[in-house]
Amino acid sequence: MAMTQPLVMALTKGRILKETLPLLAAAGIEPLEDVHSSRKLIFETNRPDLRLVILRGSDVPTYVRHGAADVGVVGKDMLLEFGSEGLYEPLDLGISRCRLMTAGFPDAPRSRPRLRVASKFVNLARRHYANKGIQAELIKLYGAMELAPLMNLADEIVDIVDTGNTLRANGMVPLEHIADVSSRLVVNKAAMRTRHSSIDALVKALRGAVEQGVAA
Ligand SMILES: Nc1ncnc2c1ncn2[C@@H]1O[C@H](COP(=O)(O)OP(=O)(O)OP(=O)(O)O)[C@@H](O)[C@H]1O
Ligand SMILES: O=P(O)(O)OC[C@H]1O[C@H](OP(=O)(O)OP(=O)(O)O)[C@H](O)[C@@H]1O
Repeated sequence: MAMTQPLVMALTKGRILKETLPLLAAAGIEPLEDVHSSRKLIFETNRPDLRLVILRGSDVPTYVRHGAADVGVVGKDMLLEFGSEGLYEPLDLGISRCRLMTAGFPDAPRSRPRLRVASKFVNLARRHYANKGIQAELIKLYGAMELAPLMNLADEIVDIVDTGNTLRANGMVPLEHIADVSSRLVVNKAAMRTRHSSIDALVKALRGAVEQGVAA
């Protein structure tokens, strides 16, 4: 009989990865090599039925949606920006908590007919301003959003806020709360049917790790 393919789990590199590994360990899953020091992108684990791939957060929903990965760990901000089509979101992992906010200079007048907003989250930002009935021109950036108002590229930004230190250091303040963010386990909808028992066991093991407060 042919061997079943291992489940593929797509992890978000960077700060989410650091907080995901202890949850995986508590769920009995350990990569066979050090994921931080290796240049590899695919990692075998102590479980022959589970393989890890390590991606940018913005690519995780794409891999899982297309079934190239069966499950993934990704920030809610990425799901709000790129959509959850084709994905189930069965578990809030409670890690990498932060907020999506609009931000700008305190007391800046909204004097232009169209507010200029810089963000890497242009889709969710456009929805936010449209819901408030504010005409906004979205300017796509890939990082250092805080620079845009300082250089008069934009009037406001939409960005992640945690401690508020980055905004403060650049003379800005958080303005409107858009959404609370934490990392989520996502599952390809077709895989949830075809590989139900393995995925269900994985979700339960990770839920146990979250409930134990491993990441706290
Ligand atoms: N300051 C923060 N505190 C807590 N969580 C955060 C913070 N900033 C980002 N996150 C979460 O971590 C995820 C990855 O953020 P990080 O800053 O590591 O990636 P990035 O380098 O900006 O991503 P990319 O390279 O894909 O643009 C975000 O999608 C968000 O869910
Ligand atoms: O409110 P704070 O605690 O200051 O956190 C917010 C900052 O964190 C993130 O940047 P990150 O530290 O990941 O830097 P990078 O996106 O430039 O890598 C985000 O893009 C904000 O700039």
